[in-house]
Amino acid sequence: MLELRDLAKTYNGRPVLNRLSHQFKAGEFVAIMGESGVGKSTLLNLIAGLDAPDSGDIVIDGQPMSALDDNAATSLRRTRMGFIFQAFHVLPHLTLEQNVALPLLLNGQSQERAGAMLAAVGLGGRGGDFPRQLSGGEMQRVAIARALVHRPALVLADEPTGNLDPETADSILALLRDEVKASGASAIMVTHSHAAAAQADKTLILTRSGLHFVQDVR
Ligand SMILES: Nc1ncnc2c1ncn2[C@@H]1O[C@H](COP(=O)(O)OP(=O)(O)OP(=O)(O)O)[C@@H](O)[C@H]1O
Repeated sequence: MLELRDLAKTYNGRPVLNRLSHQFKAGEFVAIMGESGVGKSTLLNLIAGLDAPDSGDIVIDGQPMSALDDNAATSLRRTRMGFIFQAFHVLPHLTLEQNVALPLLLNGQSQERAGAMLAAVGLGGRGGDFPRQLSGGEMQRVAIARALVHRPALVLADEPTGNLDPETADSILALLRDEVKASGASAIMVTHSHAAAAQADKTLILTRSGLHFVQDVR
């Protein structure tokens, strides 16, 4: 469902991703680990369309993104992907329900599912609250609800529990895993946390030479 073909990205003359190729399987929850600065967030940003590769392609459902114009690529990502990124944090001036409904609104879909999604992440009845009334863990639950509300085929998460205490992080990750599995989506999660990676079906390590499968990184 997602394929990276010879993906290359250089910043200021310094290669970060060097002809990276990989095929992700549908329905799989993959963790990506690797040392700091190796390009994990860069890779996720390229898949999310927040940045463009220098060369190579990202193929989604057989469709090379390079063959699409900006509008078509944005539309495909908006309908097919869900994001749990700091860059798309919960918006402070919208209620929780409005935050969760945002992908539905952008896709012109009925916003009905937003309330059910909030309930699914344990925040039923709090749809009228504003983000400032939430704890960090609750905020991440809203982000998970928003990432999944429009039933995306692919969920991208960048350190989804980076700033949470270990117990809250565990429960958030279990929730993410359950929701991803219940919806049949694929997920790619970048993390430094072995405990977080343990919630994934498998872990890939990003190195200068590419993405490598490891049996057990714990
Ligand atoms: N917008 C940018 N402009 C210039 N350099 C960048 C930019 N984004 C990333 N880089 C550089 O690319 C390299 C990879 O960064 P990236 O954030 O992808 O690494 P990472 O593996 O996610 O690291 P970490 O685990 O520390 O978050 C780093 O050397 C970083 O300084």
